[in-house]
Amino acid sequence: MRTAWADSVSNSAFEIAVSDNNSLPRPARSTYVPPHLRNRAASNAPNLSGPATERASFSGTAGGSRWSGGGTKPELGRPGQGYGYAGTGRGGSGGGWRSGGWDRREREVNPFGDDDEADVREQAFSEQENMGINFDAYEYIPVETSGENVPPPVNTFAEIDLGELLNQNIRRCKYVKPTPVQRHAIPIALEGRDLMACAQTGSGKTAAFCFPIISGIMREQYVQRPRVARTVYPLALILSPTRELSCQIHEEAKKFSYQTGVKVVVAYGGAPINQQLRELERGVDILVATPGRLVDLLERARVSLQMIRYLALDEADRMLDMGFEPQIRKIVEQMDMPNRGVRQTMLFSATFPREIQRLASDFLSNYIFLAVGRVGSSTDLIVQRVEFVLESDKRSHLMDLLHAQRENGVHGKQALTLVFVETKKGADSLEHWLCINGFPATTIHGDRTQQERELALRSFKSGKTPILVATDVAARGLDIPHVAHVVNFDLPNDIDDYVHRIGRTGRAGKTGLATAFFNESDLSLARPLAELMQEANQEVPAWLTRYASRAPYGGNKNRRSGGGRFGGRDFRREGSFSKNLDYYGGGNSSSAYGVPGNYGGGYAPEVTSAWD
Ligand SMILES: Nc1ncnc2c1ncn2[C@@H]1O[C@H](COP(=O)(O)OP(=O)(O)OP(=O)(O)O)[C@@H](O)[C@H]1O
Repeated sequence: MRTAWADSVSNSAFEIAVSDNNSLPRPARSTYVPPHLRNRAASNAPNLSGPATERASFSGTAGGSRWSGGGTKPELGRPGQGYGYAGTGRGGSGGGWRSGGWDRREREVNPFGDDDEADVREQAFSEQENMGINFDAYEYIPVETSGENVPPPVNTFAEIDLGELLNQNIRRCKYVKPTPVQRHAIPIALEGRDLMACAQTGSGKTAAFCFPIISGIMREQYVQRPRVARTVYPLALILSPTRELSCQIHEEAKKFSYQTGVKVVVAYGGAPINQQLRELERGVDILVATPGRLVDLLERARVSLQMIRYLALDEADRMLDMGFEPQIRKIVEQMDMPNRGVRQTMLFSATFPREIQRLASDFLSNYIFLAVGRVGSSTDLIVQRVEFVLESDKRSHLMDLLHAQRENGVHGKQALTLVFVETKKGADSLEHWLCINGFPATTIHGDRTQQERELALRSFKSGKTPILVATDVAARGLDIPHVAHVVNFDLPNDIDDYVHRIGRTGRAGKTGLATAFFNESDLSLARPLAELMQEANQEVPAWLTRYASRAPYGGNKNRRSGGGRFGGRDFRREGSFSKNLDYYGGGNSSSAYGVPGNYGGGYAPEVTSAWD
């Protein structure tokens, strides 16, 4: 059953709940003022009073309501286990919100460009547009959860007590109702549980981890942080593998936290560190960072992780693969970050090979595994085509595609094309060739300066250069509107990389097209590619099926243990068929994967693919 955000809770009910929040008696507090708020007029900071140390107020009774407060286990200090305020959790009557009293709010640039706040406050949920997002596309998405005491999903944002200021920003973003991953992940995260979440590209994972973090920090109300000269103590850390993705998460998180008093700062390599240090010194609640720059800041003792309550790894499988794992271990295990079980850890990706799941479990405590959609698979919203193209014909073939696209105008004026190649040199040379042949193109790869990378991305996004030739640096996470076509000029070695690459189109319910050039150098990808396409209900060319039947199973360097498709199940449950499944429109206790008797490409749940 589809329920709009607006449908389940009437405006008036919601407003009453909000005003109840405001009238809740607040605990008496002393007069601690956080360092970044000192020297400000007292009248500007009505809610600054807080206990000398709020750590104690975090200590709810273990296992109790997250609003229960008054607990007696100060060592827990975990979000989700009581914040020292009375309230009822979901339903909008919880108290303890940071009410936006920080005068920092007044200096914030409005990222939405809607300056009439009253309008946003009064906007009825039902009056919002959904920006053309096709929510029907998500209606029957299969969902698998495992772990102890999994909190139930919600259908609407109104059912979740995120706080009115955050709700206002959600309205401003024109998010009418939560996407499937948000429906499940947000309640889990708000309960303070650790989470390993897999959901398809473009399905709203960023908000799924940002909302609970921002909401949690809003509740925490001026936690006292150590005062050490020039060292800052963020409460949340969000790590991502690329500079551009960190910037994007920062932009998103700034929108979500606008006027909440929660300060988000980004730190990434290739950009001047001094500027980032200055920004950090102005105060930071949520630090979004790439691992290399963070290690630098930690070694300079400019950032301490001692107060981290929330750790989120976006593109978590990439963060834990062989390239990044040592740095992540250093950050999480060898610096001053609170241990797992004390901090809350959330891992998100569209792909999660089981070998990486196993590694990731080192960072998690009693976690919930959530898989929304066929994990590691692509969304059906992307039409996938594979064409057999000899190496020597690739350029002319690309040219044909681009000409046809231009002539047909199929994707409209603003359509952008993202072309993936394997090497940096290959990217430069293809870009040059496209430009001299009348196709405005730019390129992004690791040999370009950060300034050049950012310029290229801006120029692509604006449509000035509607073709971007990229290496895998642009494969993950980037949310660029109007990418109508992704071309895998060179296929990657790893099927998961293919999934992320094509996921740059067909986002947030919109459709997209992905074309891959395949030849005999891609044989190891034949089976996983054919299987993936079949799972996503795509037409698999007969020649690819023939290659697939001859080829050994390859295409994923991380799937060392072989076996199940795409690491798409909780590795803790391997060999077990007992599942806790549901699907949209079907209630909470379905026994099948969305379409009864079907697992994606037509396999009954207990029947494994011929290629397993
Ligand atoms: N509830 C919602 N309603 C409408 N749009 C949404 C909602 N949640 C997220 N979006 C939009 O969907 C798009 C994709 O979201 P996001 O970038 O978080 O996807 P993702 O799952 O992280 O993708 P990837 O796996 O590629 O990183 C964004 O433009 C975002 O603003």
